[in-house]
Amino acid sequence: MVPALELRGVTVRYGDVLGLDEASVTILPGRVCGLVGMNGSGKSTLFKSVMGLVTPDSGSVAVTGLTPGIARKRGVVGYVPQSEEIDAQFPVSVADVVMMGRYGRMGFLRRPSAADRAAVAEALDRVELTEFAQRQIGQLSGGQRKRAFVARGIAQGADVLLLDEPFAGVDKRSEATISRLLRELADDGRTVVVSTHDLRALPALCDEAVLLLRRVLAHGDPRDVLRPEQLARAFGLDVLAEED
Ligand SMILES: Nc1ncnc2c1ncn2[C@@H]1O[C@H](COP(=O)(O)OP(=O)(O)OP(=O)(O)O)[C@@H](O)[C@H]1O
Repeated sequence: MVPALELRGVTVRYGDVLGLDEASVTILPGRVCGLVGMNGSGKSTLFKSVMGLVTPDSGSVAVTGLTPGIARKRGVVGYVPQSEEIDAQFPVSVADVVMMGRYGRMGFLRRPSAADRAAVAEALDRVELTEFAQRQIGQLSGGQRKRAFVARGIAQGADVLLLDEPFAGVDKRSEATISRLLRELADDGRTVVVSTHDLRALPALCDEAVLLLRRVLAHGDPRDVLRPEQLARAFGLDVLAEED
């Protein structure tokens, strides 16, 4: 089986700052994987390297066996970022935002086909935003807006979906809707990688977890990965353990 994601010894430097340090991780299709680590541990850098938005100084990244750049161009990988302040200011409707997920499939003129419209309607339905389809994106709550961006990823039909903190600052309904959706997507054979600070929710949400501190400290069953001694290493509470 071709892995959905395969990072081998990925190191990313921003000048003198290390974003990722020989990070290696393989994730198979149909899994929900939680990405856990303190601020600055490299979660966003890992996502950006999978999207081809940063180029590793060394190591390799493959997305369903493709290079990140090709995977992104083909719409194989989708990214739901932490926040999209700019989009929130744009005078675009919720349906327009979700339609952006279809742009990669459209011709130069970006004229939506019946199939594009159907995909948008289905994605809106799945995130329970059908009634808000024509509302301006800036007039949604934070949780609803997040669901709109998740819908854009669904409409895109990406095999690998990366979600950066989808639960940060969202209401209970959005949290429940997004959690249910991630499971449905994995059941459809897609792969979901989700960064989150909500450690309590991880075992119910994820099939596996990756604990990151610029390198991969642990990867496996969420209950094993989130053992107190592992968390102490990842969150810098035990300096000695980090130096091994
Ligand atoms: N564009 C950049 N220029 C310089 N340093 C950067 C840049 N982006 C990230 N870094 C640094 O790389 C390291 C990893 O950052 P990254 O944003 O990947 O962490 P993160 O785990 O996503 O953090 P958070 O939980 O706060 O979002 C940090 O030390 C950060 O300061």
